[in-house]
Amino acid sequence: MALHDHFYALTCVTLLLPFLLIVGNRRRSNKLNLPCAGSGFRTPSFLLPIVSLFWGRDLIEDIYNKQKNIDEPQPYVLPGILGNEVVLPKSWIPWLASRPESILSGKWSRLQRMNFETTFLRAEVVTNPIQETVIRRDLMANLDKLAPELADEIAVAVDELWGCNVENYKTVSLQETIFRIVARASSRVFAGKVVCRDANFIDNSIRFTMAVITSGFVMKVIPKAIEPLLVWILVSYVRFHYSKLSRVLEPLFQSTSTPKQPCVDFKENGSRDGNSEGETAVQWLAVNATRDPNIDPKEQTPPWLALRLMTLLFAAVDTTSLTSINALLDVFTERAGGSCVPTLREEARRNIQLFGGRWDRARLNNMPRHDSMLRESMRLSGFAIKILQRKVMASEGIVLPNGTVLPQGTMVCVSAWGLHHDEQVYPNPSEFSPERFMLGYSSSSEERESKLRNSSDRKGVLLRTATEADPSFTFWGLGKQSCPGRYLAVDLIKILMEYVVMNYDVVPLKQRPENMWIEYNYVPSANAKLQVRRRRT
Ligand code: HEM
Repeated sequence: MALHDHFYALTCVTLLLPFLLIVGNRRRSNKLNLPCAGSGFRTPSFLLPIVSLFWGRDLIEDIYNKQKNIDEPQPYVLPGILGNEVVLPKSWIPWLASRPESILSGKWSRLQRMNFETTFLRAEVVTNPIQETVIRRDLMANLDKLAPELADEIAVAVDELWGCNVENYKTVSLQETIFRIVARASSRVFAGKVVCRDANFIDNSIRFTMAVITSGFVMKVIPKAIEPLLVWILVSYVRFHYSKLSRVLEPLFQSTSTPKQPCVDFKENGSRDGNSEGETAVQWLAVNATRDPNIDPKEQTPPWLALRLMTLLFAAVDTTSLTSINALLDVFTERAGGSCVPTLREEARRNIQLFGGRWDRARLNNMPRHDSMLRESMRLSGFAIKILQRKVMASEGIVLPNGTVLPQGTMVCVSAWGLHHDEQVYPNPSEFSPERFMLGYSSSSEERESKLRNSSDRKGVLLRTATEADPSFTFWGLGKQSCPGRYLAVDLIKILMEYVVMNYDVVPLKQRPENMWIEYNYVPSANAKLQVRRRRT
């Protein structure tokens, strides 16, 4: 099934939704004594979740504007097809981000919204995500060693998918190619070179990701009466895709029969597939599973380790692909202020002079224009409209800063869309200003250029890197529960962008294809294409 087919499937489900929701009549009433978005919409409240599917932007903007325009901002209920959420005002972001997971949990909010316990085949993999230690500890410690691997894989994958013809332009679908390029680069660092060069594995990993997302979504909206049958069908579909992946992943982990011992054995320099490029998440996961003496022995077996590895790929591919597509569309659309491609190219050229083919932290830190451009694209075109989504875990509920009490189980969030498009926070918020996050953004371009030329520490000319999270930029969440994978994602996208500007001519788009609103998600059009031609060296 082509990648697009999943979107058609999703569209069909979407068209059926009004029927399913009404028939299902699930408990969606606003039991909280709080004002609700869309109160002025003249739509019966039980239909608001359906309204959110098509007019999500109006509903979330309605709340943000109301919160902005009153002295004592208050929470509002936002109706949605996956359930209602309480949207907190932007001034409460630091408070929200500093609540511990035991009180307000991002993980349980995700599980409730996406049904991962069912769709990820083994609930413990998501309810007890021990693999996240691997991201926070091993991935972070090895980021610099991974950069050359990312660069190598991106170069090979882009050449293959975009071609090397220097004569004629080729039209490439961003969805078809960028998902594959990102899946390959991510698989390279998670599972090694042999796995990432397996085209079937890459296709299946993308299908698996889509199947998990689509199934979780469908399960949320189906009426109780047909749930058992439909869940069985959907899980079988996910299992079908996963069975192909597990045949590749499980042999990477070699088990022994002795419990409580390291069950995984590797060749000196890599996993059993012959990967000699260095460590991957295969090794990290296996060692991680031997650290806790009380760990369940099944956690050291290939089926469990392989599924845990798959959750890493799952977290990485969809998010990083959508963000890369947005960045490419933002960069390669004609703008009144002129294109940022020449300046990105100039920065890349300087780095090639300085570092040659070497990719390390010094080089990645020396890309202020790429950082600023990417942060700006994430601000303007980021796909997550609601952010800092949390579930109230405390049995006594939680008292909000204005004294309102929310009972256990309530879902809360803030509006990333409102915040990132607020003219009081970002002047000219609907403009793509690739240098917005550079020092002296408001000063003249000559002044800025001279600062750039004279600065020995190029990071010093950047106000904020692409990975930095703060209360006015919540793309990665904020606080202890913020995204731990963002450092890898940003490295990957910067390397990809540099490779594209240095090696391809791209015909600028007269108009950027509009992103689509699907409830509270803002995703790049599945039909977005670019015309590319290999540059002569
Ligand atoms: C552009 C790409 C990415 C985006 C936009 C993104 C975004 C996010 C967001 C918004 C959160 C929730 C934060 C919160 O609620 O405060 C999150 C959590 C998470 N992300 Fe990412 N992410 C990306 C890439 C990655 C990658 C590459 C990995 C893995 C290597 C990863 C692993 C995770 C994990 C494990 C969590 C859960 C953290 C926790 O619950 O404590 N992400 N991500």
